[in-house]
Amino acid sequence: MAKNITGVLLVNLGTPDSPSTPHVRKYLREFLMDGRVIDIPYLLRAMLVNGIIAPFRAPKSAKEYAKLWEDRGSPLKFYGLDVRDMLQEKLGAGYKVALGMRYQSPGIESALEELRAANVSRIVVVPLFPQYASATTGSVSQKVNSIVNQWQIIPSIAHINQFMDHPKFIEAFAANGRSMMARNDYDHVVFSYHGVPERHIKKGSVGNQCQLGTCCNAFHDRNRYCYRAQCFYTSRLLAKALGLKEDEYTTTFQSRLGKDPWIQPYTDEFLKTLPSMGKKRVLAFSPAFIADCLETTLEVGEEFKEEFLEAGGQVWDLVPSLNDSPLWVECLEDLVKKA
Ligand SMILES: C=CC1=C(C)c2cc3[nH]c(cc4nc(cc5[nH]c(cc1n2)c(C)c5CCC(=O)O)C(CCC(=O)O)=C4C)c(C)c3C=C
Ligand SMILES: [Fe+2]
Ligand SMILES: [Fe+2]
Repeated sequence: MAKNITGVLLVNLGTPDSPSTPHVRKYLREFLMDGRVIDIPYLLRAMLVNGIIAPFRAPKSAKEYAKLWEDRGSPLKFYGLDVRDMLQEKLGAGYKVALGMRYQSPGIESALEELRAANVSRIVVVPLFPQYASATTGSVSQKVNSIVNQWQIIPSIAHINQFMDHPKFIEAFAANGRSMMARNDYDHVVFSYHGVPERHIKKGSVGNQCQLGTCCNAFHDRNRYCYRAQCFYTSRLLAKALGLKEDEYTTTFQSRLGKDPWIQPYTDEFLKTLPSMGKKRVLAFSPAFIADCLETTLEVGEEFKEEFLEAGGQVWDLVPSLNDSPLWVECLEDLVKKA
């Protein structure tokens, strides 16, 4: 009897091959030349990225990556490989799981080749971003389609494009938060998500309904792919799982790049207002990331902590990301089996 194997393609953003300046520059170039990330005309983007951002940012970012680097390399990559193996073990022989990075290595192309070599009958693509953004999930889907479109046989493909409300995703983060809360008293929780330029949200707004204000507090069929609304929704679910009241937590956005307005409130500005409101002990979550990376460990865990303490705060702790949490792997198993 013919054996049907389902291919599973896990895709994360990507990371430099090493924390050296040339590798970081190469990574930044590939990443920021993606028209879904910096959405301006090609020539302008090439001038901005190759002439300004990559040369000036690479040495600075390389120093940050060096602090993040472990014996096994970049956490985003080694946890990706661990989770790939754990998921393969759980799913068993009817599935072939591969990991690809949108930028740098291992690439999406080689991961798809692994699946093709295993003669998979269908592919489930799982971009490892809980909330949908054109710059991340959208870019992964576009890249996968562009590669597979060259194949003689195009298998059926299911794209998972968000899991920001999956009960096991929420519970895995809540469990990490609860173990911090059991050891320490906090007077406020900050859910800090990676930001995107406001323009990106406006471009994807159905019927131009998103005003980037309180409209994103409700979640419904017309804004189901609004990244900002999805982030607020994840926060509400996490707050419920943690038993937080509305005034005990805030959703904010970090990592802005350039001069254009990005979605607000900005984490770095908001955190400075907390001590004067009597909130000096903060627990921070980074629920837009499923593994520790530069944006969590260093930006939220170290830079924001320093700024918070300077502004009069006393405690700023970061909840570890999902990394190789068994509950997170169960979430992936469920997503794949239902796809
Ligand atoms: C969570 C999803 C992410 C969105 C949305 C996103 C958008 C986005 N990012 C940049 C610019 C940079 N991001 C950088 C790092 C980075 N970004 C994400 C995720 C999202 N980005 C991750 C997981 C990482 C960390 C990778 C790692 O190796 O640890 C960087 C590089 C780091 C630096 O130099 O500071 C840049 C630059 C833009 C412009 C953007 C726009 C939509
Ligand atoms: Fe980013
Ligand atoms: Fe919105």
